[in-house]
Amino acid sequence: MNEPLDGSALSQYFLLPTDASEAPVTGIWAERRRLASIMRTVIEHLTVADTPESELREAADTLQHLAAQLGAHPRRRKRDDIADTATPMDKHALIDFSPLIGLSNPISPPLELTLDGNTLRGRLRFGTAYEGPPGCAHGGCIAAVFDELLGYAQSLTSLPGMTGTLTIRYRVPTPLHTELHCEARVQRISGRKIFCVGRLYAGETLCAEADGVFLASR
Ligand SMILES: CCCCCCCCCCCCCC(=O)SCCNC(=O)CCNC(=O)[C@H](O)C(C)(C)COP(=O)(O)OP(=O)(O)OC[C@H]1O[C@@H](n2cnc3c(N)ncnc32)[C@H](O)[C@@H]1OP(=O)(O)O
Repeated sequence: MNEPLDGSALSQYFLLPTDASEAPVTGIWAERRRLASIMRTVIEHLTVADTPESELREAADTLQHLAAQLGAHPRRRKRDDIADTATPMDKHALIDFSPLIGLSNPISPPLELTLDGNTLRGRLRFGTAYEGPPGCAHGGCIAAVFDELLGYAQSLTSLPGMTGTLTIRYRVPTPLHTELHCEARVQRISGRKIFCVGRLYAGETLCAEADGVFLASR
């Protein structure tokens, strides 16, 4: 028996990426996402391109200037009870700056989520910056994807919690530069414990599986 996922408990606080009614993002959030996307591309080029030293120096100088420029602005007012990234009026922030799904966070692959009944589905592609064994995704990055995927699934129950235990079984190496798909569901809830399972595939190939136990707050 799978537990229902509907997200109503969370949607009052966050604009869920699984919410099909999400309005087109414009203005400051659109620019944040664009900047993050360009930074992702910079990271990819840094890790693969055979760039001459002089161009690397020039790029570093440009980015140093940019970092100083962005850092000159005051920090956004933070909503203490929720998150570093969240603000009182902004439903985008926590999700949009997530390290795994955040479109405004350049370190996210990003993992793209959709809700399909009681199954949470994800799609992503690991670039070179996520390489572990040659040509393959780093196991820690795969674990991070599962933590987000299972964590997000259990957040859509009426009883969201934190990861207690996450167990990954790496079946075969997960390729880089390949469209990957993954899925997660909440198997059962027992008291404060939420048991979740997930799988990651490259095409038809099962690359890794995960079991997670999440603990709802007291
Ligand atoms: C707010 C919502 C935000 C939503 C964001 C949108 C989605 C974002 C998605 C992001 C997702 C990212 C997600 C993240 O990254 S979450 C970040 C990673 N996780 C953490 O940092 C958690 C750190 N650990 C703790 O806070 C505590 O140890 C917890 C809360 C886990 C338990 O401490 P607590 O004091 O509460 O526990 P208890 O002693 O009363 O024991 C109670 C029961 O539980 C059993 N037990 C205990 N520990 C574990 C364990 N580790 N595994 C399995 N079982 C465990 C224990 O045997 C007992 O069972 P029983 O004897 O009753 O049978």
